[in-house]
Amino acid sequence: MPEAVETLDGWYCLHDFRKVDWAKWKKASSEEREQALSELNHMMAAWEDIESDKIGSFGFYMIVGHKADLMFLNARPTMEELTELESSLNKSKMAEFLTQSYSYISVVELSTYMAYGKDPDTDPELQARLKPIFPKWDHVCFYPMDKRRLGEDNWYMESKDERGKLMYAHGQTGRKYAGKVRQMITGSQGLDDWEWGVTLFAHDPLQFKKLIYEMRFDEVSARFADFGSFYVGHRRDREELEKVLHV
Ligand code: VOV
Repeated sequence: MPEAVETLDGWYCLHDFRKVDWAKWKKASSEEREQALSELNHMMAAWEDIESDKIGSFGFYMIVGHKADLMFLNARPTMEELTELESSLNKSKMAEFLTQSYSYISVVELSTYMAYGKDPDTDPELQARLKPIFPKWDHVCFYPMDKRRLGEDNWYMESKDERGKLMYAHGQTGRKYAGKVRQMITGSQGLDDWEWGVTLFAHDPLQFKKLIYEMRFDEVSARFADFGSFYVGHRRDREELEKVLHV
């Protein structure tokens, strides 16, 4: 009988996508804009401090296309911390000019199809993967996905051994992109509308396309994967905040 694979779970993650109401932002007085920017800057500085203390991670991105303008990416040991920080952002001056066009809640996950043979509570490499400091690479790609349950193509009816083999092949494809694309897989069964979140970081956005296209041919993606909307964007430093929002 198929059985669930044990997962190692790390920090909770909030992908928070916002659209800017540019018309309203342009109409705001320069005092209002300064207040909004200064508050947001302080909030982001506090999130950076949390990352420096290694009790969370933070990334700020400009998103391309109609789905969002900005993404605030935060990871924390507890979900409550994410609820709190989202609430602080919603109560800030800047929120008067933002709408939340999408969000995703999930938890950093490593499956144990490949035995790690190490103690996840103490091994530094596993700890670094479960409590990731987001790479400071220039580009980001996020999308949610499910494993399919359709007739013969039902992931959840496959044996653990078979799923392990397919995941191994998946990992082999992924490994070819070492140094070009870094992945962060977050599990969201019971937390959000899809089963996993896929967050990719790259130096060159073309590598997102190359990796994802190549993976489409892996059996695990070809037979068993369904995908949600894709969000692509570019990392920006906090120091660039004013430039990002300059009108
Ligand atoms: C840089 C690329 C890359 C690499 C090296 C990589 C490797 C690996 C390994 C070794 C493992 C298994 C152990 C673990 O770590 O969990 C995984 C796990 C997983 N992956 Fe992956 N993946 C990549 C990249 C990568 C992509 C681009 C996608 C999206 C699929 C696509 O077609 O768009 C993906 C999905 C997943 C998922 C949903 C899981 C969990 C599945 C489950 O049922 O539990 N992944 N992945």
